[in-house]
Amino acid sequence: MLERLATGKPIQRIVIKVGTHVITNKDNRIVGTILSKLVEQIAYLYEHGILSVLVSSGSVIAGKEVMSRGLKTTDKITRRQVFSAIGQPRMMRHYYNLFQDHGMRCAQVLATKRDFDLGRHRDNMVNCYEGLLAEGVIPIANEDDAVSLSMSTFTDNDELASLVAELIKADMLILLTDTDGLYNGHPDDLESQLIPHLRVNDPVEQYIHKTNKGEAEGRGGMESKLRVAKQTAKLNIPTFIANGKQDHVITDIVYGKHVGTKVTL
Ligand SMILES: Nc1ncnc2c1ncn2[C@@H]1O[C@H](COP(=O)(O)OP(=O)(O)O)[C@@H](O)[C@H]1O
Ligand SMILES: N[C@@H](CCC(=O)OP(=O)(O)O)C(=O)O
Repeated sequence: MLERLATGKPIQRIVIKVGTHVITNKDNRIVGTILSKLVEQIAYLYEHGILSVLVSSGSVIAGKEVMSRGLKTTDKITRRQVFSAIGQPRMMRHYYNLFQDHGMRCAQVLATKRDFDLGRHRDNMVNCYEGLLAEGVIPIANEDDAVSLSMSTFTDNDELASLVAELIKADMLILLTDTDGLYNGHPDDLESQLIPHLRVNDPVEQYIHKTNKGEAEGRGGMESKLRVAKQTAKLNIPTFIANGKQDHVITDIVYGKHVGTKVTL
């Protein structure tokens, strides 16, 4: 049965964020079958009256994959701009074809932090998302890395996903990563246990281990993921951190099965 909100209202809108590590293998290559499974679940939910917004990372790694001989420039900012500008249409080609296989349409919405400034910028974003959702089109969001000013980027796409969830008044935010959720120790440590549920004031930050990411492997980390999850939950939007490589993970969460770490008020 579909999970209902605390108010008893059925779930109608969700935001799903997919991290770089979810959609790549250990050789940093995009895995088509994973994208396909994610889209299949979004299509299933659509058939059952639930609209999704997908926030997908991956443009930088997708661009790097194409430019396998490397770039002439060593400047970090230029490299990110070039890789993402090349990789973003590749990501969209995957998604466009996959949604089309389900008879669905998707659209690209790239944003910079300024687009969420209160006032006409934010209103314009609301307009765009509401316009797409009203047409039954699945918005696929990402930071516009090619033109984002490096001093004012989102912390990462977890932050973008949270802002979108707030913007469209989502009933739920799902942050998909490459671990099953938040553990009370290092996720590779056999002693560590998954924390199934936490509340915004639970002091769990101590459990987070810093991870070193290579170029193009995404910007986030569990620290920012947890911060974003708590901030979003404070807005009364239940937020889940779960494993995007696990089969049926999105539909399991929406149907109230106990997967991942649920963060609530
Ligand atoms: N306590 C913890 N529980 C779960 N994962 C953790 C923890 N501490 C650090 N991590 C690390 O956080 C990583 C996921 O965050 P991140 O790299 O930002 O993913 P993404 O690219 O999906 O945004 C995992 O690969 C894991 O190694
Ligand atoms: N906007 C970048 C991803 C930035 C980011 O937050 O990455 P991740 O931590 O893997 O979600 C891209 O498309 O490659």
